[in-house]
Amino acid sequence: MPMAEGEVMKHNETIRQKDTARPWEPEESAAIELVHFSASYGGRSVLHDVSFTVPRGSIFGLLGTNGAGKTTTIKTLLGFRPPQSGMVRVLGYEVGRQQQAINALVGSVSEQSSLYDGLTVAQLCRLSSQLQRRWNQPLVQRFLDLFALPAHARLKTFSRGMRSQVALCLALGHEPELLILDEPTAGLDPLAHQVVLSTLIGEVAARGTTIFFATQQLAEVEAMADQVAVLHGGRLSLYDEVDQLRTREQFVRLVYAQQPPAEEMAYLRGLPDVLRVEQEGRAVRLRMAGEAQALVALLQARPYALRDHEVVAVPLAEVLLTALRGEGA
Ligand SMILES: Nc1ncnc2c1ncn2[C@@H]1O[C@H](COP(=O)(O)OP(=O)(O)OP(=O)(O)O)[C@@H](O)[C@H]1O
Repeated sequence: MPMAEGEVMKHNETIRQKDTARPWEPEESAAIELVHFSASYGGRSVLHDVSFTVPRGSIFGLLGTNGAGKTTTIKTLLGFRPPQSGMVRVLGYEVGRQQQAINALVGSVSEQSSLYDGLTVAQLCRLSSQLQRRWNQPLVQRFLDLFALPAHARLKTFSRGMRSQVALCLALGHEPELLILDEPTAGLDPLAHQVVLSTLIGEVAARGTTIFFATQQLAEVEAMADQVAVLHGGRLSLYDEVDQLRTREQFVRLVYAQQPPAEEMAYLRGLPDVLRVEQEGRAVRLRMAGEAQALVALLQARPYALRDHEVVAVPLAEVLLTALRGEGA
């Protein structure tokens, strides 16, 4: 039975409330929250119990090897796939259930970005502006100019890298609170790569937009990310602040007066913060978590004379590689 006018208004109001009511006030909420999130395709589990939070205003990198589950995570955030279990919130809204509200606040460049080959950039801008509630054409033009993209050329004349730049410009047109990018620099030459990264950092993030990007590139995480999550085989193998990771682990090179006996090597391997021990004659190389000075003092008090020691931070790239291999904390 059709609803009366008053009922329709009440019904619409209920839908609107359901669609836009956020569990928190926006300023209090994280940009993205995954809590015990799992995903599968046709019964095959591909993401297992993944939890992380993307703070508002940050740049967050999701790093993983081929097939690790990055695109599946992004498809879930964009509402293309429901989570199999767990909870996924974007800007305080639940994905799937409140997707319209999310879509109005999120810009994205991913496999789902459909670009119309026969249209010029200018025509695409007009079309996109009609599909969005708000549109900042001067801003889009500014980004098009930064990438030196010709407004009146048809998309079919563009390279893959140029297309992804157009997609990025269009994703920024409605001034999203959150930008979700699946491998934003795939197919870009080194110069274009540099322009995209510096634009994302210096222009987009600087405006307060949260950026969540999936990548296979260690250098991209090093250059851009405030936080990183690493996926290995669908599980989280690392999740931390990038600055913490730069100092989190140390290589300690110990030089003993004489080759240390097996008993000393076993002692070193048994120390709680020691992750790896390699011996070569009188020299021993440790990889350890945390600060090294207390450990060195402990070893200096042992019966085996230490001639020398040297401490250097494990490079961030090495920490990330370890996590990519699934050996992270
Ligand atoms: N449509 C699909 N049907 C079945 N399995 C899929 C589908 N899409 C992805 N998968 C599987 O899910 C797992 C995760 O894939 P996903 O595309 O999320 O990984 P990814 O980290 O983005 O990889 P890449 O870096 O290679 O793009 C892989 O094992 C993949 O084979």
